[in-house]
Amino acid sequence: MIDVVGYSKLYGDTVAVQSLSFHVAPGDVLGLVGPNGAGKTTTLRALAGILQPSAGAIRIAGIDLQADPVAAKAKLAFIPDEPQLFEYLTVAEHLQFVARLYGVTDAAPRIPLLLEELELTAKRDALPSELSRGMKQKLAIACGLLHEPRALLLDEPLTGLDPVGIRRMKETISARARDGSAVILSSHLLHLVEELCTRLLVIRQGQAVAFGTIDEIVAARPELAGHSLEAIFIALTGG
Ligand SMILES: Nc1ncnc2c1ncn2[C@@H]1O[C@H](COP(=O)(O)OP(=O)(O)OP(=O)(O)O)[C@@H](O)[C@H]1O
Repeated sequence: MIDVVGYSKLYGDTVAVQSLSFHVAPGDVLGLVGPNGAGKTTTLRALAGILQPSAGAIRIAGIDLQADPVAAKAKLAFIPDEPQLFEYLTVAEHLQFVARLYGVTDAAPRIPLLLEELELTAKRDALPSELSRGMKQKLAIACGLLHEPRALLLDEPLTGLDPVGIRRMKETISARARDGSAVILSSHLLHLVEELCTRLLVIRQGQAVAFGTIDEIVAARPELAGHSLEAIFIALTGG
């Protein structure tokens, strides 16, 4: 579903990501973890088609992102850590607008369901300036889910959410994976990663240092057996 082969990104002389290759299958939730500056956001932005790779190829649902960006982007949703909203559209208008952009034909019955799922029903006529930080995040996620993306890319999806919102967001992410989407989430919250993710990609200074299930990662580094994910993360990233 998401295929990355030899992806590299340079900013001038800075190597942000170097020769990254991985695959995320339908139903998988890949946790993208690494210290500050490791290259997580750079990788997600490349997968979303926002950044041109310096080298390598990315395919979303079998479509080459560079060869056919519009078709590939129609299959994905990228939810950045800072929600990007339209100042003069209400909550409901955001969803109606996104439905038109993506050609969602059954938006009318689905919009109220998404608003309910993301606890935004009472705010359907509110403008972004009238929403809290967490509500803006939920609206950005609702907009991303409306066209039922096959690849879901989330950068720190729980930022600003309250405990109930966190629980519901975890369920929202798991439900999309159960429905067959391939999910990548980047987060520093290792307990979230441990709970939600089927596999991990640990990167450090733009390079993969581990990839697989936690069991597979530990099998490759037997001295880490029995340690917490936090201890494993610190050992792998040289913290
Ligand atoms: N627009 C840019 N111009 C130049 N260098 C950049 C740019 N964006 C990111 N970088 C550099 O690329 C590297 C990777 O940054 P990136 O934002 O991908 O890291 P990250 O893993 O998402 O970090 P964090 O956990 O702090 O969000 C860093 O060295 C960063 O300084």
